[in-house]
Amino acid sequence: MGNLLLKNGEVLLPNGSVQQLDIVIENNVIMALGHAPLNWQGEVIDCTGKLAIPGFINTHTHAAMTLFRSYADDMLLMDWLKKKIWPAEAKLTGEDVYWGSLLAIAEMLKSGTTAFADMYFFMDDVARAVAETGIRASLARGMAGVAPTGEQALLESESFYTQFNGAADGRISVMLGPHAPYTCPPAYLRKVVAMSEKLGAEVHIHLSETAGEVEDCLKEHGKTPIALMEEVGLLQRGVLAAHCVHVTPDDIQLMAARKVRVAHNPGSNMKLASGIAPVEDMLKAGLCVGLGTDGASSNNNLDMMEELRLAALLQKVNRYDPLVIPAGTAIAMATENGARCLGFEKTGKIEAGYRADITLINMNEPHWYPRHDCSSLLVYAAQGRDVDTVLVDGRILMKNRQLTTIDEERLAHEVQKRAMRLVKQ
Ligand SMILES: CSC[C@H]1O[C@@H](n2cnc3c(O)ncnc32)[C@H](O)[C@@H]1O
Ligand SMILES: [Zn+2]
Repeated sequence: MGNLLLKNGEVLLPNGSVQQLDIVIENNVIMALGHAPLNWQGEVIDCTGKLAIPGFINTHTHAAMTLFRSYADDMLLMDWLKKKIWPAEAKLTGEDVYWGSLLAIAEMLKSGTTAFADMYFFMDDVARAVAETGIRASLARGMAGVAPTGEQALLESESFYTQFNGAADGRISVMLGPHAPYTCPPAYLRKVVAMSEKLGAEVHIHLSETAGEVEDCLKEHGKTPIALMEEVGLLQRGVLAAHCVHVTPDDIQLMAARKVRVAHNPGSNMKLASGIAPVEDMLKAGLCVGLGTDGASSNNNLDMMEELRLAALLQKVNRYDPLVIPAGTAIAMATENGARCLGFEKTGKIEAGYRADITLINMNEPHWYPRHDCSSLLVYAAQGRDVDTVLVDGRILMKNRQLTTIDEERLAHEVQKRAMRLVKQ
């Protein structure tokens, strides 16, 4: 990878301050912040009027569900899954998932996301989309513990892990993806734990998303979903838990003790009317909480800029307290916490020695003036469309809003055709 100089930009630093600095990138990595070397040999991007931030990290999505955007709205989670989504997903092919994932990646790059965590089917095809486009991802083959496909899913997860963990020059990592406690009974989850021990793989799972899930779990197992995961040995395996909306104070203590990382998805939780996660309590307990969009059929976009704002606003109105989740906390959740959630080392910050996963934001639109506080502007005023240029591992994946690795015209044609076939009765 060539050398690249990001010159004259405003840079959002890990301590939340913004300074005008040049960013020197060599071999995928941020080598230095400061003034450009006078004898610089390499490409230069003039970043005047741009804010450089660490690329957003979307900690929970189902990328190919872009194919079901606007297909099933205004429903509760279980109705949405059972009546609309699962029947349509039964018709998916690997090529559908490839094109749906490509659409998701295009949308994520265009709104400043440089890495995402995915749980879905046909994961070889998701990995192909990730490898081709240059984005970074943590991928999990979704598993439901019903016979006979549950056993098949376990086998596929193992071979997917063996083949793809560390693939695409290290941009792909792999987790195991049991869907949820209500689709994976304890005996099945114990098999997932055993596989996780054998492979050294961590686990990505939906937990405590709705009040109904927790009620059913208490009735069936006498325990909350979090306590049940502890009993089957899952929490000890390194867990990325999506949602955690209906967690008790005891659940939070247990999650903190087991260092569970949480993917908070405010947009999806609001749209499916699932509830409001106790984010402040989880952060206070020392949990690592990142931000996610969930799939594009329950959000209905993959714009982390929107998720930042929702995360901050939802917690404030819930507690009648404007001090809850200030702008800096929301940004940290979408960047450095996200990197920790997915186990991506040396990403999530603009700092010497970190990977060059950087988003450049155009600050020349009216809503970026006056500039009292760039963090405030980013959370409370910015839009996904302000993203101008995106780098992953120092490679330019979008410049002046033109994607460099994706043909958007062909993409639009393919996804429209495939989405129509999938929902035809
Ligand atoms: C087994 S692959 C993933 C599986 O999860 C479904 N899904 C999408 N969004 C949610 C959500 O918010 N809660 C639970 N399950 C969800 C998706 O449709 C796939 O079937
Ligand atoms: Zn989900």
